[in-house]
Amino acid sequence: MMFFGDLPSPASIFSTYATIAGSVMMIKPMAQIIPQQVQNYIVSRIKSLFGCRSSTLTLIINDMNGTGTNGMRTINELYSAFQDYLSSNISPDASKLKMTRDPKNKKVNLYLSEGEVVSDIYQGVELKISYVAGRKKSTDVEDGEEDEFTINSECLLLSFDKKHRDLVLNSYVPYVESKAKVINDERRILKMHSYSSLSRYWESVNFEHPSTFDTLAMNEELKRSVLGDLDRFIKRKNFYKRVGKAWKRGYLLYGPPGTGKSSLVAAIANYLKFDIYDLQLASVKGDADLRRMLLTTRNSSILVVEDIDCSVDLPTRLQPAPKTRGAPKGSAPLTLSGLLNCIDGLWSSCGNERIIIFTTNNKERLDPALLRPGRMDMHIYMGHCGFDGFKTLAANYLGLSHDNDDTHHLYPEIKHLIDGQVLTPAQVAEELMKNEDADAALEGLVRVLKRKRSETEKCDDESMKKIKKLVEGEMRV
Ligand SMILES: Nc1ncnc2c1ncn2[C@@H]1O[C@H](COP(=O)(O)OP(=O)(O)OP(=O)(O)O)[C@@H](O)[C@H]1O
Ligand SMILES: [Mg+2]
Repeated sequence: MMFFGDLPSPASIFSTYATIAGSVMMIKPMAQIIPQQVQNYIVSRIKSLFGCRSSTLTLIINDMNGTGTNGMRTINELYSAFQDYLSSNISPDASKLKMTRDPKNKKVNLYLSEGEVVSDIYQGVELKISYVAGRKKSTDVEDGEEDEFTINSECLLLSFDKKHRDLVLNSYVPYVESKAKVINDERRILKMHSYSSLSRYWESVNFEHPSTFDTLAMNEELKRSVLGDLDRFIKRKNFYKRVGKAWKRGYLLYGPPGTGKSSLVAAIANYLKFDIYDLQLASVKGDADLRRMLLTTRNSSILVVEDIDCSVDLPTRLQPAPKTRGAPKGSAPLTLSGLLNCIDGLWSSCGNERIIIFTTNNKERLDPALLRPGRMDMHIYMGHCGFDGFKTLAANYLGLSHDNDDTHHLYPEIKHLIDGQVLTPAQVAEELMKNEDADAALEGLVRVLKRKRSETEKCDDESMKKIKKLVEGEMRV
């Protein structure tokens, strides 16, 4: 929030003073045709002439924080809070509003737009909030390289009588934030953000993945422990503060393809109502780029790095860093230590309620620096489908009860066959989807399980024979 001691907009001041000077009819059209700089000049002259001191204080709430020489801009959460708060408070007389469709309850949401002013009364104090938008050019200097780009910026002007400054800052602003949180939680639409290196901004789409902990095929005990860990994390804001730890949590999900790692990420997002930031390491141009990306993510969000082992050839601390493709000349390429530093230090110290999730098919290929204790708080193995997982999938796809082990006469046989861990949840789901009739679908699954079993046993037999032959050969030698 910035302080702006004078009256809100030169155009309105111009009209005000012009009214004092005389002809309203003449001046209003003039305000529209006279260039801004001339308006500013005339206003300042008139003001000095009248020796007028405004009793109004205007606070500027920009949509982004800072635009330093390194182009680092972070989201101003206060701006979002005010916009959400105002969306439920817009005057029926408003003539220009921004409109979005809420895909959840199909309602339309209205937001303040250019030229609109909202009046609010808080503890008897009158406040006015207006919206201003603009574009400006900015230069990004990164490792000696200059890069020019355009910034779309928006801000809200909050005006009130100066004497209520303390009340507004200490009571009204927190009140708006808490109201916005309630409004937001009710109509929460999760977003999936992907970074565009062209606009240097996270572009977002609505996130509507149906996966939840109820639909996730997973060992029940493991599921409960993940849920418990998430609940503890959310509840323990004060605990983290007290022990001086950043309020963040890291999960490493590993296991073969099709075992539900991405589905678990979606289930966590849906459970916590957190946005997802999908970090594609291959498109990060260097440590500085990564820092910018992480600094522009919001609180209460999940940063996901999928397939960490193969998304980019991260050099370790000891190896020299190879040049990243597409990196600007002279820029430092992304390193593993850069990634870890960002996660451990900079990013975690300036955000709250952050979750980071790495996924991999090959845990053993990961750099030990990523695996050392304390780096990722929980390592979660997503494996082949067990009987618990099967029951969840059968409930989802065939509507069978999840509660008993003998819901269907084929369950005992499936329990025996599936415990050999031969199919992934994705393969089981595929079988169950082949037929709407539960009997036929389960019979199909039994056939596939038996076939897989005999293939595995045959494989084991052949391997044993080979080992035997080798051992016998060595003994002869
Ligand atoms: N544990 C699971 N519970 C429910 N459905 C699952 C599970 N695992 C896989 N599926 C089904 O299989 C599809 C693919 O699963 P998902 O993408 O989550 O696997 P993954 O482990 O992330 O695979 P990859 O390693 O290839 O990224 C999902 O859309 C879902 O339909
Ligand atoms: Mg995946």
